[in-house]
Amino acid sequence: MAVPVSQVMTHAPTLPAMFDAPALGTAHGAASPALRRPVIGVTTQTLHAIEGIPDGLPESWVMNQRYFRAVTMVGGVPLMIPLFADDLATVRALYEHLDGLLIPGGVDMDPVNYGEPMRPEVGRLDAARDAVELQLARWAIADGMPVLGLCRGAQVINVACGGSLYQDIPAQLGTHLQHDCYPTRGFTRTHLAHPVAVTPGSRLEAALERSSVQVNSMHHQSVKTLGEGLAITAVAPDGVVEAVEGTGEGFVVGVQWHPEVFDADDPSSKPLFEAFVRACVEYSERR
Ligand SMILES: N[C@@H](CCC(=O)NCCCC(=O)O)C(=O)O
Repeated sequence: MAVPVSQVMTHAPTLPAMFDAPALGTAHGAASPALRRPVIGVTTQTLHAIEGIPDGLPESWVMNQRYFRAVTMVGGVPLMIPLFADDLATVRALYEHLDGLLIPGGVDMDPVNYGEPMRPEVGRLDAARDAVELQLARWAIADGMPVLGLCRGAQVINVACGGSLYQDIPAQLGTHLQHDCYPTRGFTRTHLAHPVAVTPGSRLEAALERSSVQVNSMHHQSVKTLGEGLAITAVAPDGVVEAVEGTGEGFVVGVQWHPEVFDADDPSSKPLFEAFVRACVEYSERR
């Protein structure tokens, strides 16, 4: 369910050209049909899944503002998805209003979701988020609704398609390339950790218009076995999977880096969100 631009323009003064306000009707002709901005579901995280949250705070669902701002930067309308893992009928009712799904970064997935016992290196978990994101990803992929996964989101796409994860890159892969460049380890979120090689002919290459890009990196897990219907479309110099995408018609793209933290002029950022929102517009017009 897209939102008429005419109802929201006062709150979104710098929309991209594709969402320009429709011309007003004149004495000589009728008004152009209103262009519509796609509604993009953005999943959330259980507040207390985050380290250091005081017990006294109420149970809450939260998400980093950057993800919502990235969506509005390219003309989308973000809709926060509450984690009603115990009420998937309500999640489904929300899903019916969406033109696209953005799955952000966050805590580790419980390995039970890909049928493995948990290693000691696995960090904090969020069972409600796992359940809701996996369900939403499966619905969206089945329906051809565009999905963009960022970091954990890319991992969710892979697991939703039946794939598995390395639970800890340092312990299981022994690479010397650092992927866990978190702010808690003294890195800025925009720290460019390493290059990635993008697969020629992939959706990702078409979006970024380049075959190599420098990326930031804030993760310790990565794709192990690839999910069904997915292809690997970017790798780090040490072979760690940096992006996956659907091999079918629908836009299903997951990247292991964090484009949302960059300003619009970064080559790994805005073009990806633009390609996603274009796919969401097309999807909303088709259904
Ligand atoms: N836990 C997974 C996914 C990592 C991830 O999504 N990191 C982003 C954290 C949120 C943030 O600080 O912005 C892994 O470690 O691989």
